[in-house]
Amino acid sequence: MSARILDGRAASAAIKAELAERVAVLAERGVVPGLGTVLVGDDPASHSYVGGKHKDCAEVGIASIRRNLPADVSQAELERTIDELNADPACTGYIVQLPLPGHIDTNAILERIDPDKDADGLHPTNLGRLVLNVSEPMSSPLPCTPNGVVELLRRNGVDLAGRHVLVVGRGVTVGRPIGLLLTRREINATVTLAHTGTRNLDALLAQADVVVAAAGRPHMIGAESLKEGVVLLDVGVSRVEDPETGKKRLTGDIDPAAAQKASWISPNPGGVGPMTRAMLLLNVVESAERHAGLR
Ligand SMILES: Nc1nc2c(c(=O)[nH]1)N[C@@H](CN(C=O)c1ccc(C(=O)N[C@@H](CCC(=O)O)C(=O)O)cc1)CN2
Repeated sequence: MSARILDGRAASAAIKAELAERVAVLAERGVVPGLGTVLVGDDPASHSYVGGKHKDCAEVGIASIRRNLPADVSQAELERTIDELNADPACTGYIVQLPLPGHIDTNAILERIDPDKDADGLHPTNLGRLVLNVSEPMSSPLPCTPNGVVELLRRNGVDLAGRHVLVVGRGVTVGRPIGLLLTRREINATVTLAHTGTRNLDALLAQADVVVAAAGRPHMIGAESLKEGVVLLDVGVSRVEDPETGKKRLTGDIDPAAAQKASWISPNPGGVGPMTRAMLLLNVVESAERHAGLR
């Protein structure tokens, strides 16, 4: 079987073009959406992700507000920054780039974000609305990577109704929330969440129709355990040294050889990552639309 590609770069380009039109409608009403980012420390990957988010903003007409803080910032100083963004009318949505340094209480920071400005959809109020299955469209932001996975499949006509999805990894941004989205009635998948405490992962992989790999363990999923025709979504990202060049390169959780068993596969890079960024822009635009009374 030769797998078809779930092309996240193409889908995100289409979404950005759609959002640029919605931003133009807002501009006619004098509303400019603004994305704030809070970045702590010098981690090159985090700097690169945040830079990408602001580049996207410029492409669709969203204003950028950056708050970069040193790695040894105190909890109190970081909380002051959160309070400033909550109060800033130019900032219609913002994110705190994760992970935060170990001395910071991450949950306390995420809980301090105004839920109406929570562009990541990770505030307990918004995760709670996902649990409660609040169903009016666009009433609150959805977590970006899970929503990106759903949107990537939807735009490629891959239906999950009645299919068994195995999610590998229980992180806060993907593994834990994605099941809440995939089990909504309009999607109707059956979801199993596997993690480091799961016994016999191979048996679960062997009967999964769809695998969402979000463990951050390079090439942990190979062709041998998978069912013929499986849909593969490679979310995990690791930076590993290339033995030939000695340079670091991005590596996903799925061994590229697994494509021989798959009906669809998302490349990594170029799959779910660009969709995460596109869904962030969507949350910022929808938040501005809600503030402008358009939703
Ligand atoms: N506050 C948040 N922090 C983090 C999140 C998040 O959703 N919110 N997710 C990840 C990092 N992340 C977004 O912040 C992210 C990761 C990767 C990509 C992406 O587009 N990747 C590209 C490759 C990029 C490269 O070459 O380095 C791809 O997959 O094609 C976007 C966003 C952890 N932190």
